[in-house]
Amino acid sequence: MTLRELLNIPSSTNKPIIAVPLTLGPTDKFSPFAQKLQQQNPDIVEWRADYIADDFSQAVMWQQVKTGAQNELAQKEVSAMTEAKMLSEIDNAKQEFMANWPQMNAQIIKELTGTVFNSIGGFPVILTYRTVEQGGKGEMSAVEYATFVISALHSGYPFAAVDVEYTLDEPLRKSIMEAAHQVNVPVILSYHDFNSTPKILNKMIIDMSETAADIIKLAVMPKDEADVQYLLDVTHDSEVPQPLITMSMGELGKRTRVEGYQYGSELTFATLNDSSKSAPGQLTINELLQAWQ
Ligand SMILES: O=C1C[C@@](O)(C(=O)O)C[C@@H](O)[C@@H]1O
Repeated sequence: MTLRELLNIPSSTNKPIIAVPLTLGPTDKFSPFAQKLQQQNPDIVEWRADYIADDFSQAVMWQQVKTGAQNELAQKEVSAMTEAKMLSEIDNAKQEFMANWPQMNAQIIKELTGTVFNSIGGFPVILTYRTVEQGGKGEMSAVEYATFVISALHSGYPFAAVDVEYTLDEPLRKSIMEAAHQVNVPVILSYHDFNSTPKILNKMIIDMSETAADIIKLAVMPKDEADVQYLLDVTHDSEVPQPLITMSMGELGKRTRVEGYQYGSELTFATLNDSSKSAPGQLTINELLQAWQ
């Protein structure tokens, strides 16, 4: 099955799927992004939830509740005894907050996911949360991150695919993959190396293909042109049944984003403008289209 078939994105061209990363943070507005999206009309949006989701984590949400209560208290003129009593009530409230957190968290994630789906006007969405160690912005622990992804998958919004990092602890990785398959969402199993191009990529693809992954993605950093060509050749020579998405990152690897499809990479990431890159070396959609002319 081709990636277009799997993601249900038909096309009459032989070009790869164009995915645009959505890297908006908690204080950014969605409408300018949505407008550019309509104008440039890529195939799919990758919601990089790691740019926003940490602002709704348990620690941050509790801090907000606590600061609100403390500010309210500071505005009142109360005796030292009343103040001490109210501070202890805040501490008790923490226990209640913690007990209610799983339901609150699910609700918050549902609303956040809804905001994304409702703001971008019908484009298919890939769900990705990438931690700092995996080269992203997210600072959630592996368990919190898996909880976030599983909850978003169960939120009722129909993701086109979910990205899962290959280096994630196997039990967590498997639980995300199972949750995705329960709701019929294909899994993109990803491997990133932001420093080098390990010369074991063919073995890596085979190992990744022996999991329940539906799609395999490799994003690696080249040190020279030989690394770039190696990535393309490995992509070309792969015989695994899953569709591949591969790229060499950084300046040197740019050509893989343009030519990768000729070697079998079925999707390329490109941005709506220069300032919304989610990885080094991404071209804008305009640059990509020009390069294809
Ligand atoms: O894995 C990838 C590929 C990527 O890292 C790139 O190099 O374009 C960009 C990420 O947003 C995406 O999740």
